[in-house]
Amino acid sequence: MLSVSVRHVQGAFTLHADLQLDGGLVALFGPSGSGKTTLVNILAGLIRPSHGKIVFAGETWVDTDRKLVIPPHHRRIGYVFQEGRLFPHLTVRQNLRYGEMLLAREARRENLDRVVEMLGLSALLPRLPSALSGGEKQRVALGRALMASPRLLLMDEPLSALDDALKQQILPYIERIRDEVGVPILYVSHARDEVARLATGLVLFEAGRATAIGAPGAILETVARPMAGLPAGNFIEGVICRHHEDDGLTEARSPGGPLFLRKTDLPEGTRVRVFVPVSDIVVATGPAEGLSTLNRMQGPIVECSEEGDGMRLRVNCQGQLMIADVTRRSAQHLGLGAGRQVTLLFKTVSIAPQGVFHKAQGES
Ligand SMILES: Nc1ncnc2c1ncn2[C@@H]1O[C@H](COP(=O)(O)OP(=O)(O)OP(=O)(O)O)[C@@H](O)[C@H]1O
Repeated sequence: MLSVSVRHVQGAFTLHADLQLDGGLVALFGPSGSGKTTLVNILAGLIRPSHGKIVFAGETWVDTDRKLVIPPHHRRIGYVFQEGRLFPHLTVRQNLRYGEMLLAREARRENLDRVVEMLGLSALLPRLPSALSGGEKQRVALGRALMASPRLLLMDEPLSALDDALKQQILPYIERIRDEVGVPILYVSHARDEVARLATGLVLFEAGRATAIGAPGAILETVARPMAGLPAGNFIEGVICRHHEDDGLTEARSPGGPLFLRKTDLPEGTRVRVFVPVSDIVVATGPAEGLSTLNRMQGPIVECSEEGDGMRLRVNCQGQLMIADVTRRSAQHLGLGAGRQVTLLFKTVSIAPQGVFHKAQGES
């Protein structure tokens, strides 16, 4: 659907982007300065790449060899920025209408009532942006982008200016857009939890290059290298199978064995992805008896490598790849190395409630 092959030089930085993306919500994920915004601006037509070609749904947007560049308004892209950038003198209703005003009538596919309902905007319609909270402004910005009936939605860190509580309120709206609107979304973020929750596909960007493309769980799991400000951690896939009302636990089935979470409201059968920080995992080589930790996964170490002052283990727990860190002393004392069978233990409370994510529809 979207095929990108561009080089772009800006100052000392060079972007090399070679990507093929299909539908769903694809996260462009990576540290600050890796080139995510530059790529999005190239797609939006705000930056003309030094060299290359971009084709969307069979239509060539850029071909520098042929000196062809389609202007932004002919690409039919919705763009949501970090801060809403609403028109301050227009009401919410007028801001939303603005999105479609620029479109020829026959190109209008979106309907104001649907967008207002989907994003919970009805009470806000008569207000000016100055009377909206940061989260409300972002919801209106999402609505305005949708009202332009875009063929591609670009979202550049749309939640990064909001505090955690507001983020949690807006994430379900982005999930609805992803699941109900059917427009491909390219979503820039360096927030791991956001990406894990929203993305159906992921492109890892580092120093101007895509270094991994694929399923978010697998990439996030294996991106254990310390990246600017990101904790290393494990994403475990599971399905909610039981609520233990008596002791306040929810149980999920995962490839590595049962997973105990703090009680959630998620119905049985819900597919979840759970985040467990590497720093919260204890490694045992023998029977681990008399411990309070409920979560245990077993398997052989497949790789043991130096990581900072310590050692990083990759363990294959019945197909669930898990990463754990130990000190060199422990590694030596326990004789840890490839092939050694170990048990990984982590407490239910290591899985923060905000670390339990629904999986996207259609995500494998
Ligand atoms: N106009 C410019 N001229 C020269 N260098 C630039 C220009 N704009 C951005 N850069 C540099 O290009 C690199 C990529 O920037 P970009 O904004 O694309 O990164 P990013 O991954 O989106 O970062 P962040 O997550 O912090 O927004 C950075 O090193 C930045 O300093």
